[in-house]
Amino acid sequence: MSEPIRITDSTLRDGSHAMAHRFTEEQVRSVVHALDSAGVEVIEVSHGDGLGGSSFNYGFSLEDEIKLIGAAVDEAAQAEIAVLLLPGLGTVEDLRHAHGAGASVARIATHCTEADVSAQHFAAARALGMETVGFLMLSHRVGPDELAAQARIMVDAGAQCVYVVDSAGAMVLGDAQARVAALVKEVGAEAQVGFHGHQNLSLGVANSVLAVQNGARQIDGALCALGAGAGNAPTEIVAATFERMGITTGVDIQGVMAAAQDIVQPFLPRLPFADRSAITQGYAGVYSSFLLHAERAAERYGVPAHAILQKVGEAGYVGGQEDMIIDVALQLAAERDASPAAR
Ligand SMILES: CC[C@H](O)CC(=O)C(=O)O
Ligand SMILES: [Mn+2]
Repeated sequence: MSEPIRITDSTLRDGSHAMAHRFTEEQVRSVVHALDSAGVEVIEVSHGDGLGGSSFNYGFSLEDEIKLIGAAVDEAAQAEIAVLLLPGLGTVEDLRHAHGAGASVARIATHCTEADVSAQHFAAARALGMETVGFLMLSHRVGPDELAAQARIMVDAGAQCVYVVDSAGAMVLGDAQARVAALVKEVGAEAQVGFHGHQNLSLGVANSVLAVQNGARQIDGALCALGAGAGNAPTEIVAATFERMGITTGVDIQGVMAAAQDIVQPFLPRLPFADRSAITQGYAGVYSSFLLHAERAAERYGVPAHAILQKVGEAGYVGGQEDMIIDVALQLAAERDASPAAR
């Protein structure tokens, strides 16, 4: 039997992208109750883009997120409630409010080459007595050694775990393996390493298994895969797969399967699915959270969402550049209108 690993469920944070940030308090309470009863140790609750994400650029939340965090804390008998924070979007003040509402795990997320912007937030989280996790987003964009150097910056700043984050669901097996191994080598003596997978190329679960086999100790999932793009590695499948492999998670498989099917599935606007747009995100390395933005621009300007996402991937846009999706759609519409077939 190998060392136990910890599953963090992100249905109520990454899933917020897929829900267009429309979670209700009742949904939050029922999901937390089910996950907590099934023994999931950490449950992440925030706007999809983290604390302070509710805005014109990213999409407004239906409910105030501090209220939702408080409701989650209220429902959880044993689970810790985690929050995500992207420095620049969320502030130290937001973190204090979340901590005041009972959140105890701070997950600080930066682009994979910008770990240095997280130092102040790790210091604040540690001063509040929160557990700290670093999140290196779009980790496929840099090689293992460069990523490990960024993880080192986060650990030196106070991160107790650093995640390889496959935001685009672009990693194909060895990619995840090599990055996790490099982080374990660099920071493994002082911190844990985690992995956060997306299903755009349907490899989120396989990549999570490889991550654990290469030393990762924390793995993310979401019920019914509810997350950006084609969704996250499904918590219920990750937990069942790990149990079959003799990897202890402390999660009750029947409990998480019931949570997925009976609690989450009934309120889903659509099941996360690897359609042409989501596959393009994995193939072209595009942020999973760009999916709904691209679909809206596609509808508005009459161009295909997958074509927008392909161009966004070629341009290498990162989180925070959601407005460029409109530019790309306008460019495609102009090209279409200028083509001989349109005349
Ligand atoms: C925009 C934040 C993002 O959704 C964080 C995350 O889950 C990822 O990069 O995959
Ligand atoms: Mn994600």
